[in-house]
Amino acid sequence: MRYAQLVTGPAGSGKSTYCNALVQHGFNTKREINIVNLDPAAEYFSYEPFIDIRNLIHVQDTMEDEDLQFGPNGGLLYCMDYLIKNADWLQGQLGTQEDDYILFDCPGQIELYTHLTTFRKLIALLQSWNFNLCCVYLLDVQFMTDGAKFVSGTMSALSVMVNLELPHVNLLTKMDLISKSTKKQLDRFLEPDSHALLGDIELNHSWFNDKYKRLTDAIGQLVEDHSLVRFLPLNLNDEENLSDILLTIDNILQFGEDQDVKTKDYDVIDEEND
Ligand SMILES: Nc1nc2c(ncn2[C@@H]2O[C@H](COP(=O)(O)OP(=O)(O)OP(=O)(O)O)[C@@H](O)[C@H]2O)c(=O)[nH]1
Ligand SMILES: [Mg+2]
Repeated sequence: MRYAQLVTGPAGSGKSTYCNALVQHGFNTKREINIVNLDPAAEYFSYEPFIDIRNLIHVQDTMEDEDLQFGPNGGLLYCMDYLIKNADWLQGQLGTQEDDYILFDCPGQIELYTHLTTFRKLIALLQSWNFNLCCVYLLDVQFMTDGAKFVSGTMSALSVMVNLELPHVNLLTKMDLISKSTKKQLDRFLEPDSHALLGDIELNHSWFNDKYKRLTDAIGQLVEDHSLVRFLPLNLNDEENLSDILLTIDNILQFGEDQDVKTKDYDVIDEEND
């Protein structure tokens, strides 16, 4: 088995920064984690990608090509389809190393995750190459700081979950940028089974016209009643926080469980021999 996180989220939500931080954390804890850059428009990296889609195709190629003449967004979608059509390239680059742990640093065009099929195809390919996958969806906490925004961010996470059908973890990034009082308010939203979210919409958004308010209430209630979406705060300056998040994702990926199973087998044999 091999293991991978698909690091997704809107433009600028902190995907590449998170990937880099995990690799550094891996370095500190003697654990090898590699990054695959899947963003054909990336220009600058704070990390050295293990594999880089830009060696296959660069978004600039699709914009300058006389026949294609794409703009940046159409060009990106073309590049992702090109990657799927040339999956052999990616398969060759990934090799067949057992127990590899990979972060796929994905592009920030949200439509790739919410309704297009390109990523579903990529996921099916990776699974056929023996990857256990987890989707990690990053959202900038600054867009989650009041009830209405929180519901909207929650819906975006939900639509990615429904479209990709993968085990899923939501992370709130840039926690260091919000004030203490905002953080307090956020804590109320993050607490399971609290009705803070609904209360907040009631109090602060009386200007909402009735119909929208009822809709937002209903969505908030649905998400809360069914525990559909949870967010974990990500704090890059806190090694313990990174370690907790990595452990949560490892458990979802069943990373390390094979080793446990092997040890358990030995235990059973030992007991039988006793
Ligand atoms: N203060 C702070 N800044 C952050 C954090 N994470 C990311 N940033 C900054 O936010 C900006 C965008 O971060 P990236 O990691 O490039 O975001 P991305 O999701 O990879 O962006 P795209 O690939 O363009 O979609 C950069 O200037 C980062 O330095 C964080 O936790 N705290
Ligand atoms: Mg990036």
